[in-house]
Amino acid sequence: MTIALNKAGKRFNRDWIFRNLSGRFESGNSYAIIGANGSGKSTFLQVIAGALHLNEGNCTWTAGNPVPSEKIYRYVACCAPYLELIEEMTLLELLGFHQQFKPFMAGITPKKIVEELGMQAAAHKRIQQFSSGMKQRAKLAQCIYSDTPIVLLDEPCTNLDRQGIDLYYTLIDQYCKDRLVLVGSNDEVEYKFCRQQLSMMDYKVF
Ligand SMILES: Nc1ncnc2c1ncn2[C@@H]1O[C@H](COP(=O)(O)OP(=O)(O)OP(=O)(O)O)[C@@H](O)[C@H]1O
Repeated sequence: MTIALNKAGKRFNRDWIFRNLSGRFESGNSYAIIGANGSGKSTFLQVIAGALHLNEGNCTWTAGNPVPSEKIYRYVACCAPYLELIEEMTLLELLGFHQQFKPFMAGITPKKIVEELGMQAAAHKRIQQFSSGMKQRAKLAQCIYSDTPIVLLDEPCTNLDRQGIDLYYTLIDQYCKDRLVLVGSNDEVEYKFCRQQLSMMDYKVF
């Protein structure tokens, strides 16, 4: 899987968030998208996910053959603060529901995920009764266990304690090696395993 941006620019109304951004992102690599609050990390990740359109330049996705922007969502799993969980469901129900439209990797079942997360005691609890750290673990699991070549992680360690951060590293290590991983963050803890960095500040128009 390759994502290539050529002189990409995105603005909201008259404000350019980034401009003249060119680069290639490839499977088997992890990239940190860094920058201050409001610098455009989430916006950039949403462009990569095909959820936002560019205002100039272009973004192309290739999985052997070119993938049209309206189909790229099938190739992408996201974990982001603005994505909500279905609060009325239990953890097992949520994971079972999720896999109906975004299947998990081979051999992965909701039960196995709950065990690997160490959340057996919460398996039948409704999400609305979860702590913020438990919700973040569920969000990460939904994303990382999905069978997609692209993994987009926006502030992935939000609300995680030390144990949760260790779990995050374990999941990255076990399940993300051959995938294309992008981490939007301004905290090194979240992206220390990324071999390459892209700073949104390099694509500002002053
Ligand atoms: N839908 C939108 N309409 C108008 N402006 C927007 C929209 N979404 C984001 N912005 C603006 O784009 C800029 C970049 O926001 P973005 O959320 O991408 O930054 P970020 O680097 O992810 O920030 P943070 O570190 O705080 O999460 C901000 O100025 C924000 O107000």
